[in-house]
Amino acid sequence: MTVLFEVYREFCFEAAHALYDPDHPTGGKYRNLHGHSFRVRVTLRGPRQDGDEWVMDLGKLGARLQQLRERLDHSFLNELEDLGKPTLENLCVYIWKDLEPSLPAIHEVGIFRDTCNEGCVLKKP
Ligand SMILES: Nc1nc2c(c(=O)[nH]1)N=C([C@H](O)[C@H](O)COP(=O)(O)OP(=O)(O)OP(=O)(O)O)CN2
Ligand SMILES: [Zn+2]
Repeated sequence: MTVLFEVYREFCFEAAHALYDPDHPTGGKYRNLHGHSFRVRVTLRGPRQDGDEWVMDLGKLGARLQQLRERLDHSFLNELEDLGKPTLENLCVYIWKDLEPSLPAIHEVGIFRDTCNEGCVLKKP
C-alpha cells in the first residue's frame, strides 16, 4: 500500500513593512513603518522515497529554507522584488514561487504572526 505523508519544517524571521491604503484619506491604519515577527511553515506531501524511507531529508529542506530566510530576515518587505504589497497572502505566494522549482512535493506554505494571533496558509487544491 502506498501511503502519503506530510512533513514540514519551520523558520522564523523579523521584518518591517508599511501597508498603504490608497482609498483611505490618510493611507490607513497600517501606513506607518512597523515590524513583525514571522513564523513560516513549509509542508511537503508524498510517499516515502525508495531506499531512504522518507519523503525528503528534512536537513536538506532546512538548508534550502535557510537561503530564503537570509533574504527575508531583517528586510524591508516593501523593497523585496516581486513581492508586491507585503501582505501575508503575498508572502505565501512569494515563498511558494521561490521554493516550488526545487521542491516539487511542496503542498502548503503557512506564515504566522504568533504575537498577533494571525496567519495565512496557501495550499495545493
Ligand atoms: N488579510 C490580511 N489582513 C491584514 C494583513 C495581512 O497581511 N493580511 N496585515 C495587516 C498589517 O500587517 C497589520 O500590521 C497587522 O497587525 P495587527 O496588530 O494584527 O493589526 P490589527 O489591526 O488586525 O490588530 P489590532 O488588534 O488592532 O492591533 C493587517 N491586516
Ligand atoms: Zn503589519
